[in-house]
Amino acid sequence: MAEKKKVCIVGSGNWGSAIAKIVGYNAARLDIFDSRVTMYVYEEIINGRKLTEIINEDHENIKYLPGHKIPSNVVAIPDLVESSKDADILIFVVPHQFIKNQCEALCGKIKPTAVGLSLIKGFDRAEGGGIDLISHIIQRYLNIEVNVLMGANLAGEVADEKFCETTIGCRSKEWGSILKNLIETDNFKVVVIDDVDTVEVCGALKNIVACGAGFADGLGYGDNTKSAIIRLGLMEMIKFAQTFYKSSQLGTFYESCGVADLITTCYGGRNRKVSEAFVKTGKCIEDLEKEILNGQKLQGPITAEEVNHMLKIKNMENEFPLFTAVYKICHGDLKPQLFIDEIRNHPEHIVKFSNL
Ligand SMILES: NC(=O)C1=CN([C@@H]2O[C@H](COP(=O)(O)OP(=O)(O)OC[C@H]3O[C@@H](n4cnc5c(N)ncnc54)[C@H](O)[C@@H]3O)[C@@H](O)[C@H]2O)C=CC1
Ligand SMILES: O=C(CO)COP(=O)(O)O
Repeated sequence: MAEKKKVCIVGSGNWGSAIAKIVGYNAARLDIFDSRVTMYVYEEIINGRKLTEIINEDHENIKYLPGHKIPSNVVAIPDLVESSKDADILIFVVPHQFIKNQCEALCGKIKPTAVGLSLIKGFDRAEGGGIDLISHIIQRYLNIEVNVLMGANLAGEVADEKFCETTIGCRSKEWGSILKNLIETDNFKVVVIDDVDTVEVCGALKNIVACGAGFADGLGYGDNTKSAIIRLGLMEMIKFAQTFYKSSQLGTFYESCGVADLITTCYGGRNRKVSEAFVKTGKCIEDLEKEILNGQKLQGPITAEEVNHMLKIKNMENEFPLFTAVYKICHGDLKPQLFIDEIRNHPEHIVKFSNL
């Protein structure tokens, strides 16, 4: 009999803890997985106790996902290498600003046959200039296959077991079905596709659009405006994918990682919420992140900066007015009150007759 696959979750924030609930449940009931799931926890002291102790004794991440039990077969470990060294499947789910440091620490310390699944939404700077997808960065540091999971998945709702869907972008059929088994439940349905990069591009870019939706909410615009932002944002996402990831398929945008995640984040996400408060209070984004999110991290403003870095290099800022306006507002170069003016004459607003 083949050896049972060991799973490690690298990360224990809001989404990391919600996915631990699912992975712990599936690992305990499915024969192909070792029932003991390790979870790397960035240690902190909460009410005088270590977070790892709280998770291992009370089976709850009281800081990042309060009110939800994490299965007792999920073991919290504060040492990154210790938690990951025996794993056959590494699930990466940390805010993207921390992934490079963690990859450096893991380099040469994991099983060479391990396979990764990245749930991380964002980009980072590429070494030779431009930007890179997080899964590519992990792949390069650790020299393992890295697949991705992105979808309309607000962590709290997933943890509440409210029905939703997700998309796994997978590089091989064999791993596609193993990862589907590991992740799927009756209330968390998985579609596996092979357009891996586009799945990840969708997950990263929608956070920029969500900031735009939040600015519009803060400025008092209504649902029609928000729909326009979602649509223009979607068109920029597609254009970005088709420009920089040539094999990108349009159909991927119809999966949960595409339109669905865009909608859910523009209505219910943290990026939207903090961006709305940014307009209403005039406080800076870093302060609001601390004030509103209690240690959780925003991805939208940093992603807007990374994407802008790429667009500037390519002299393409004008072709992506929504992404560019969100970046400028987050960066303090544009007043949020001018946001709608920046997208009023969008390149999408043209006569679109077919040739027939
Ligand atoms: N929360 C959500 O609803 C969803 C989040 N995601 C994505 O999942 C990824 C992870 O997000 P969350 O789990 O929500 O994290 P989070 O936003 O809850 O971030 C907090 C986590 O960061 C850790 N942390 C703080 N400082 C650190 C440091 N210096 N080094 C290492 N770790 C540190 C904390 O210990 C905690 O585990 C992000 O890319 C996010 O976009 C994807 C889908 C849903
Ligand atoms: O990615 C998410 C939902 O799919 C969460 O978005 P926020 O980070 O804006 O909360």
